[in-house]
Amino acid sequence: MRFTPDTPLKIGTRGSPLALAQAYETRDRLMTALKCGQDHFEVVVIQTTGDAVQDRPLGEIGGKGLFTKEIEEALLNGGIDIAVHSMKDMPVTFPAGLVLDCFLPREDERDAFVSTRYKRIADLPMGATVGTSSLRRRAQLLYRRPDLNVVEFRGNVQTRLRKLSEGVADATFLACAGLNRLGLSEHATPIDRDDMLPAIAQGCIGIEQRGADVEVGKILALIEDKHSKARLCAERALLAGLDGSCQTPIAGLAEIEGDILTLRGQVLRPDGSESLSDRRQGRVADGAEMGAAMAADLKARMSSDFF
Ligand SMILES: NCc1[nH]cc(CCC(=O)O)c1CC(=O)O
Repeated sequence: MRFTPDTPLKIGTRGSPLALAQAYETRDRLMTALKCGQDHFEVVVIQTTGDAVQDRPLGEIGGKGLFTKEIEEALLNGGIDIAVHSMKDMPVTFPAGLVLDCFLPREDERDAFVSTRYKRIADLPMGATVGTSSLRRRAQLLYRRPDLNVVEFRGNVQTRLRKLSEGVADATFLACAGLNRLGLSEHATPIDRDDMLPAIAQGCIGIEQRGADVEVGKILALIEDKHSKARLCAERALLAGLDGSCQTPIAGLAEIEGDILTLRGQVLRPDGSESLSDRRQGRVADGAEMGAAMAADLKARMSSDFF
């Protein structure tokens, strides 16, 4: 192996506490698989445009690529050997020369209701204020509860929890996965997927590499999770088929039992005035076709002014 304490495998990541936790989880899995020490790896923190701009809603500055551009550049120019991502934040297309097909065992994919005063959505009084920067969560909440006052809540997981404790909102919504990875699940109640369908790929860590780097490809194959891969394959085919952009509230979740994959999908108007859902089952191997077919059906049901 070309990776040694003198020439460690460089793991690129964003600098938020959650991103770092994901990078260290990846490093630890690689250490176990390769039976080598921590000194064979170096975690390289890369600041992205999305991290730098804190004062404007993300939708205004651009699409999902905001959190990945600088990291992918480092991968392409050899500054890092692999990049660790939250798959939820990844666009469906990515630069030529890069490959993203290694997925780790998935954390809890559900959303969590977080509040110091209430236990669940149904407990929120009329007109309560909820904070979220997610278009999907906003649309899903307003669809069920048009009375809620939804306010913009940006920043990393810790920042949002601080805003909540300062009383800026009565409740907020965060991914269970992030809270679990950070050990911050206090005051958090997981929400059933039937009440809030998660974002596509929520809870899943993906590892990107240079397609031409055969040695890294072999190393990553040691830690990949086949179940995660099959689920992501179906969910991301749905996303790709819907031309998902930051402006479109889309939810989707694939689950596997035995040889059967169940795929759920939902699209909403941003103001929550309309929601379209679909659910279908098929063979695990047909996940990508199911995702694409579901996207086509949902699109056909949406009126032209939907997005
Ligand atoms: N958009 C930010 C983001 N990207 C991934 C996660 C959580 C971890 C995950 O879904 O893997 C979060 C925070 C959140 O939604 O609570």
